[in-house]
Amino acid sequence: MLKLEAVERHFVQGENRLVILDQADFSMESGEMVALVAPSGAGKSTLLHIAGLLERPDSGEVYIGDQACGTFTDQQRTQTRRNSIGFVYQFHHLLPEFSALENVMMPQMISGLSRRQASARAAQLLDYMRIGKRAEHRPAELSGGEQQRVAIARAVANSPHVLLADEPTGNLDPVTSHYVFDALTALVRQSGVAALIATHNHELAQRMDRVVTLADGKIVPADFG
Ligand SMILES: Nc1ncnc2c1ncn2[C@@H]1O[C@H](COP(=O)(O)OP(=O)(O)OP(=O)(O)O)[C@@H](O)[C@H]1O
Repeated sequence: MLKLEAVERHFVQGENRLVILDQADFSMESGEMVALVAPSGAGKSTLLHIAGLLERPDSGEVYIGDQACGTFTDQQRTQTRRNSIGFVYQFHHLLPEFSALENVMMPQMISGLSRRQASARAAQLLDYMRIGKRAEHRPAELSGGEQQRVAIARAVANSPHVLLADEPTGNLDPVTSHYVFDALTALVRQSGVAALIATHNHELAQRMDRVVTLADGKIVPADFG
C-alpha cells in the first residue's frame, strides 16, 4: 500500500553532507498502523514528506498503492496526493472561516464530488469520530481534541490509500491524546488506510502494530528494550 525502495535523501550544508535516508526500504499494508519514533532531527519529517510526495528523494522509488511515483510530473504528484494520501499534523490547520463539516467536505469537492455527496460523507465521518453534533461549529469553537478529530476526518475524506501523521497528538494533553488516538485507530481499521504516524509518545507507539525508527539512514524496527 505504501512502499519505499532504496530511498536516498541527503542535504549538503557547506562542507558537510548530512545523510538522512541511505538506501532505505520500507513497506506497509492496508489497515496497518506503524509508529515512527526517532530523536529530533533524525529525519522523521523528511521521511513523511517523501512518502507523501511533498519532496522528491535523491534516488529510489516511492509506491503509493500499486503506482511507482518516481517518474510522475508535479501535476501527477499533486493529483496522487489529493486522491490517495491524507495528512494529519500536530496543529490541525483547519480553515478557520469554515465549519467542521465544510472543512471535511473541502478535499472531496476539490476532487470533483458534488456538494451533496461531499456533505453526506463528511457528516458520516464526523459522526464516526463522535463529533457529529459539532458539525456546524467553526474550528475556534471546538476543543483541541475535537479540532484534531475534524482534521483526521478531513485527512481520510477522499478514502486515501495512505495516511501520514506527524505528531498528531503532540499538542494535546495525555487524556485527550488517548481519546484522539482511539478515534484514529478505529478509523484506520474501518477504512483500511495504511497509517504511518510519527510520534514522541512511546506509550501510543506501542499500541500500534509496529514501531520503526531511523538508524544510519535505514528504517528499522525500533527496540525500546
Ligand atoms: N531543506 C533542508 N536543508 C538542509 N537540511 C535540512 C533540510 N531539511 C531538513 N534538514 C535537516 O535534516 C535533518 C532531519 O530533519 P527532519 O525535519 O526530517 O527531522 P525530524 O526527525 O522530523 O525532527 P523533529 O522531530 O525535530 O521534527 C535535520 O538535521 C535538519 O536540519
